[in-house]
Amino acid sequence: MVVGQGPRGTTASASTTEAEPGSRLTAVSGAAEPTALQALRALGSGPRGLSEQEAERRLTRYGENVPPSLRPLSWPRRLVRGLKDPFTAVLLVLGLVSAAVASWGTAVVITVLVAVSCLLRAGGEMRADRAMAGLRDLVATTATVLRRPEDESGAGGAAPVARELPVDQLVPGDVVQLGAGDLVPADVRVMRGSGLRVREAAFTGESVAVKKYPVDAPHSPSQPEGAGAFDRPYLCFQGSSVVAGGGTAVVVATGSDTRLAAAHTGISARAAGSFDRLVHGVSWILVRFMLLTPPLVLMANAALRGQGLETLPFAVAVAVALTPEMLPVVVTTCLARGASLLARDHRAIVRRLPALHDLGAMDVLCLDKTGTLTQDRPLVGGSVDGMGREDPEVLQWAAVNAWWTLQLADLPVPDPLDEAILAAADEGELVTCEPVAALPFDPVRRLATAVVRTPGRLGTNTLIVKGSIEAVLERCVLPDAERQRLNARAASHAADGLRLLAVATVERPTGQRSYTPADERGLTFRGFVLLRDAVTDSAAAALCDLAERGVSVKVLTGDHPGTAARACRDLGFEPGEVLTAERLDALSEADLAAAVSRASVIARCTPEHKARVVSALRRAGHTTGFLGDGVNDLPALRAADVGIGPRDAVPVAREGADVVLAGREKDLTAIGHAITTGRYASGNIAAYLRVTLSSNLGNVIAMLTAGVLLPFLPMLPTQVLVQNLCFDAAQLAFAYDRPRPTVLRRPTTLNARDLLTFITRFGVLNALADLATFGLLTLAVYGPGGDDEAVFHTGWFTENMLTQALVMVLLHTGRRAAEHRGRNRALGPVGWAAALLAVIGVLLPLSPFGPPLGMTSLPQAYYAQLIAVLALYAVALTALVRREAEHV
Ligand SMILES: Nc1ncnc2c1ncn2[C@@H]1O[C@H](COP(=O)(O)OP(=O)(O)OP(=O)(O)O)[C@@H](O)[C@H]1O
Repeated sequence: MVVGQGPRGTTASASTTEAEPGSRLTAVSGAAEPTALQALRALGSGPRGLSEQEAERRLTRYGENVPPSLRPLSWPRRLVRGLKDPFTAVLLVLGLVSAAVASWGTAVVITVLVAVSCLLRAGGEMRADRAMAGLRDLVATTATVLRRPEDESGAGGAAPVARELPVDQLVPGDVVQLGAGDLVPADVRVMRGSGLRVREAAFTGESVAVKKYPVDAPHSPSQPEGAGAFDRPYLCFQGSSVVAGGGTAVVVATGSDTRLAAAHTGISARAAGSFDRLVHGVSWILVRFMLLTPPLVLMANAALRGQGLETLPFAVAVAVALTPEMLPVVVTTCLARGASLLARDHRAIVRRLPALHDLGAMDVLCLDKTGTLTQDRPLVGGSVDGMGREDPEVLQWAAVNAWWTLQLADLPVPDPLDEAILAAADEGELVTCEPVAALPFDPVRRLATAVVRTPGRLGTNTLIVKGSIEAVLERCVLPDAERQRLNARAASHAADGLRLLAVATVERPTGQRSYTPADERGLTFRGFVLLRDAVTDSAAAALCDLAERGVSVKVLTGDHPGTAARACRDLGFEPGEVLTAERLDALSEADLAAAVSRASVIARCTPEHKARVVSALRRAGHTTGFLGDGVNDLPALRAADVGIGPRDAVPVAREGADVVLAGREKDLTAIGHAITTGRYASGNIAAYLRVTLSSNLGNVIAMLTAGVLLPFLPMLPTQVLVQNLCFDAAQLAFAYDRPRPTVLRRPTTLNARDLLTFITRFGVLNALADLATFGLLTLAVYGPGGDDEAVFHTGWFTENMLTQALVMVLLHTGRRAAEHRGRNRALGPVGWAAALLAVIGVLLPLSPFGPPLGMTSLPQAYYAQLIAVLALYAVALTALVRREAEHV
């Protein structure tokens, strides 16, 4: 029996009761596709799902339902991945070049450097991944699955029970229920559905949700022969999200057999965030420098001294000296440490490490209103007709709509507006209506419709439509003037802070078999339901806190502009002129960016509008966050540099978020803590980059200049590399340091261009100190007629280590001290690492390791002169630091 064709287009036949995974989706072309029942049988399952025992057996056989991209990497694979890092790749090339010219010392030191940085990086990443996996488990996503408990005979014949199961425990043949806000947990075939609409943007790039429904016998007219897997309305794929409606479906493929695994993209693929851009920018600047340095050194030596390839080891060592080998380790450690502190102290879970940096850099945070600024526990305040008179019948119509749209859904999703309406209505009367069909709420239509038999009349059905004012009024048969009057009345209620739903009805003859949104027309307006929604306790404090931290807030809501403006005012947040999303549609990309940068509140947003606004803000140069909890927030969460979701967000919003606020109560002040932690991490990363790059650049300039002026190499290649290794190791302290207070007050933006200006300025100063020492050594110690190169090399090695220690202290701890104006003199991890570096710089030449490295002891007088040079350098550096701090 042909079972079908997998998403990757493989056909397979199954003669057993259960086919192989990956072969379960129906054929795209050719042989007849199985009917729904045949597909269930081929999977060895049934409408009542699998027994617990059978599910366990399948879990052992097929493994957990985790896409390969999320599985932990083994040690060897991690090490290999470390080698792909651009710095490591350049180092390896330099190592190979050294080996090729038989410069074994340089080649060995470079190999050690690469091995140490790969090991440290793999170890750091592994620790970070373990911590992240633990954190992710705290907010794991579940699916509603039908399983049959075993009966006494152990046959699993008992009635099925619907229960929540972690998504990774699903197996082929499981029967799952889908509801709005769910993530499709595996590749599934829909068996039953009502108004089911799924967004497959992760695969197709198409942001508009597509309809999904069961097809008993494929190749029906609605399902053209030869269509691709995504055109099959009865197939839903892991990683898609349910935006409306619900259904029951059978799992046809899990784990590595899913389309998500085959596509290697999906839910984790997203546009590069601010962090990725920074790392990419910095890496490529450095890689270019590194590749350019050896040929330059070779050419200079050839031109000035007629030397050839014998200067290659030195040229290679100079390029290596420029490399921040520890960059990946320091960055990963800073972020992982921040993420675990945030989880421990403030119960905010970072699900994607770079997002922590982006939180620190975020300067605009977009929020939805409902459920974030307001409590989303509305209370009905009354219902009125078009003339503003109290009319309980309007509420009753709305309640019948709410009741049957919920009852007819496979997996009813609690909707706060519907719950409020049902709580206020007379329940006894609801069930007396006989249901026919329902079109569940979706945030694009902004409508929900229930069809019931018209009470007391045979032969007609009544469509009860409730939804946003604009969406309902435009479907009502009304003169324009009346429509305007009703809109104005609604606006005045909204300005009082009320949320409004409009209700309308229409009668249709029975006999129509199915209903679609096209039937929501020619309506008779019935009235408004008025609801009150209190603001969240912590929202006012959180908004104030965000403003103090230099983060501007924008509210993007699907609600009425009047209601949104009033909620903002109640929170002490001046909304200014409220834009409606409709107005954005007419704007060009440039005008859109300007308009959304100015506006503080944008109302009547569809999910796509929210994403468009976020993308426009990013294009305008803002690092943009989005905080939302609903199914209408998913595209924006994914479009933002950093998506934030509260713990009680619908599963798709939680899965789409990079940071989940997992505290028990909806506490928005947790965002402030998350931002602080992000700024800590990104502040430390920025300090590390500044210190290490300006110091490396200074050394390289000095070495190149000295190399040209001296008749011998200013430092031996191995000495350059040892010094580099010590300095790099000391840099790890940045992952554990406290950044300066100004870092916490403003978004920590660091772009590659600013960084380049900074490192050039400080690098040149560093080079000047090095060259002063060079003069000192030449004139005083080595002497004009001197011939002991070892003294020169040692003197310069010690000076370099001491200036690097000074740079660490003054560019980092020193900046903090400058801001503290003398307070808080504690050394901190960076201070201690710098002290250790200085001690090594002085003692290494005197130790037993000195002679093998070509070093010797220095004359006493040199130390006194060196102190003078260092003191001058410290004064100049402090002045430059002060000047820079004043400009920040
Ligand atoms: N269950 C429902 N039935 C009918 N209409 C609804 C229902 N829920 C919401 N609406 C209408 O649709 C509008 C948009 O809803 P949506 O869920 O997109 O955003 P919201 O909850 O108002 O705001 P936010 O975007 O801030 O979360 C609501 O303002 C309301 O008028």
